[in-house]
Amino acid sequence: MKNEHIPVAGDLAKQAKNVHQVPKASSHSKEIAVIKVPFGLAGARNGAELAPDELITAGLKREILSLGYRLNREVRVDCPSQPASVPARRQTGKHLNEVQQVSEKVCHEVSSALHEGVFPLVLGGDHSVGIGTLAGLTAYYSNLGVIWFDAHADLNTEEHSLTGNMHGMSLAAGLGHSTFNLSKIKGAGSFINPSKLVYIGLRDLDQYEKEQIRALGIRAFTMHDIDRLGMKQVIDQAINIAGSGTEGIHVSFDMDCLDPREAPGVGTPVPGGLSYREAHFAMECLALSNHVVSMELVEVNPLLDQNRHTARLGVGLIASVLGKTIL
Ligand SMILES: NC(=[NH2+])NCCC[C@H](N)C(=O)O
Ligand SMILES: [Mn+2]
Ligand SMILES: [Mn+2]
Repeated sequence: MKNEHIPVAGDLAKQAKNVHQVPKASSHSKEIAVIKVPFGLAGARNGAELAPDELITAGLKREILSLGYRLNREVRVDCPSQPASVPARRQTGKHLNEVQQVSEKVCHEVSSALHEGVFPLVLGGDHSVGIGTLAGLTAYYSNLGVIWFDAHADLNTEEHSLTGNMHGMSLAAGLGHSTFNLSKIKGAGSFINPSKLVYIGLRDLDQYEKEQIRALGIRAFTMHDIDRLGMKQVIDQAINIAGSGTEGIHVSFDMDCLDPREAPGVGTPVPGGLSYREAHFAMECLALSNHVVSMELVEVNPLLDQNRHTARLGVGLIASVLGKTIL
């Protein structure tokens, strides 16, 4: 069974602190591959390409090591910073060729890490980086759960997008609903299952995306649901949906799920988002679930940040997923 070799976030930290026995504990040491993807051409504005270095400067490696993980490797995916040509028509997705190139490299890095029993931690970049991450994950897992933290649904297709920005199309690619999708990426596996996908934090959807969420029956916890149910109910249900009957949960974390007062350094801020504690609590519950098999953190924009606040918050949230506790 693949599962026996899957590194699960939180395990090592918990073992070290002897908190409780871990159900899926593997005999392998807990190793992390930090996969930096400095790509920002598919976002709404420049700057996301600076985020991987900013997260490192904000203390990411120190946090990882102090939780008792080993940094197996730190890879920097070579990304185009200037478009090779004038952006294509909106209808084809701007910088499609660049997104495809980057996706193939990210796919390779993520699936190599998984095959070696190493936990992939992907640092974007804008959220189009998530296409390559999903490609690499599906190369290894055939039955994956996904929790997508985001103000946005990222379900647009080349035809339906109002902006042509491909960071708003990552999940359409992952589900196979856009022309550019996982099947176009060398090494990718099959599409993700919409019934094992859960959104948390939605509050800015295009009309087409609303229709898609309903048509596909995707479980979406909007900000309204978080207000009504509280984060505990929401994250418990999300873990249940994405985690039961799957080989594990991939956490895709778009920093704009947070309220812009907490995370000002993002390219597409939307008021009314998650609070600091709601986000941390969700990450802590994910760590306790022992189901998380990979994580990506995207859309930090250092050019728009204030005193590295958003980057530091991102590092803290990664630490929480990896098992950092208050006490
Ligand atoms: N990953 C993101 N921040 N996506 C924002 C997408 C915004 C808008 N729905 C669009 O398609 O352009
Ligand atoms: Mn997003
Ligand atoms: Mn977003």
